[in-house]
Amino acid sequence: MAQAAAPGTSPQRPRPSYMYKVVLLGSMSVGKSSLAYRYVRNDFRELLPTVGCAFLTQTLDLDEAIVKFEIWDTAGQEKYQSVSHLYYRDAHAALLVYDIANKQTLSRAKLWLEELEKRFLPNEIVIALVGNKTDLATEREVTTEEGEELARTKGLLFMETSAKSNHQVNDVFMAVVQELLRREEEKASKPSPHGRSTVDLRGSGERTWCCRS
Ligand SMILES: Nc1nc2c(ncn2[C@@H]2O[C@H](COP(=O)(O)OP(=O)(O)OP(=O)(O)O)[C@@H](O)[C@H]2O)c(=O)[nH]1
Repeated sequence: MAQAAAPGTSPQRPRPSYMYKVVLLGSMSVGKSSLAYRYVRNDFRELLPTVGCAFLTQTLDLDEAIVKFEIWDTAGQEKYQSVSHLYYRDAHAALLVYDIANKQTLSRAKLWLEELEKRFLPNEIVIALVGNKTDLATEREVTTEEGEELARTKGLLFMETSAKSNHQVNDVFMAVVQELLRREEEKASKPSPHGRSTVDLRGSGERTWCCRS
């Protein structure tokens, strides 16, 4: 495990620092950019089209660790799919996003899941299934139970969100970080030569968008 423990700022005890790459995957217009934007900027914009890939960072100062998320927001357009592996390569976590008001997007999320299952070892990456746009309740095409069932059978985290109304957006990222930290603890108790994580943080909380049209 490549854990670089850096001193934290807590007066009580030093805390480890971790950097995690989190990638957002899913069909076009399911709200990947909106979730990232809501999480990092706590804002919502009607138009956030992604060209190729955009990324931003968020640093969390938690009791147990300092965590820097590198959030990679990929474009859902078909034309970018042949290069998508370049974006999720080396990811520690993936959010598989679908739109609860568009059933086809859940099918696409299942295909993403198959692809990740081929590219990563079991438990190498934390995967969260995210049903976005819960504010569109009257247009719902995917029940909560369908999402839950898929997540349960595949061992994924699951949450429904609305980037628009800020429903459970923070909670998704917190669930992911808690699972990543739980796995760090597990790895620490039985070291493996294949474990990955972590780079020394001590950096700024810079938030960068790139490649955005
Ligand atoms: N009602 C509602 N609309 C949303 C929500 N999240 C995103 N949208 C809208 O859905 C559209 C697409 O949002 P994006 O965040 O650009 O979706 P994306 O998945 O990043 O799309 P690509 O970059 O094309 O892959 C925009 O019009 C958003 O305003 C939500 O929670 N509720």
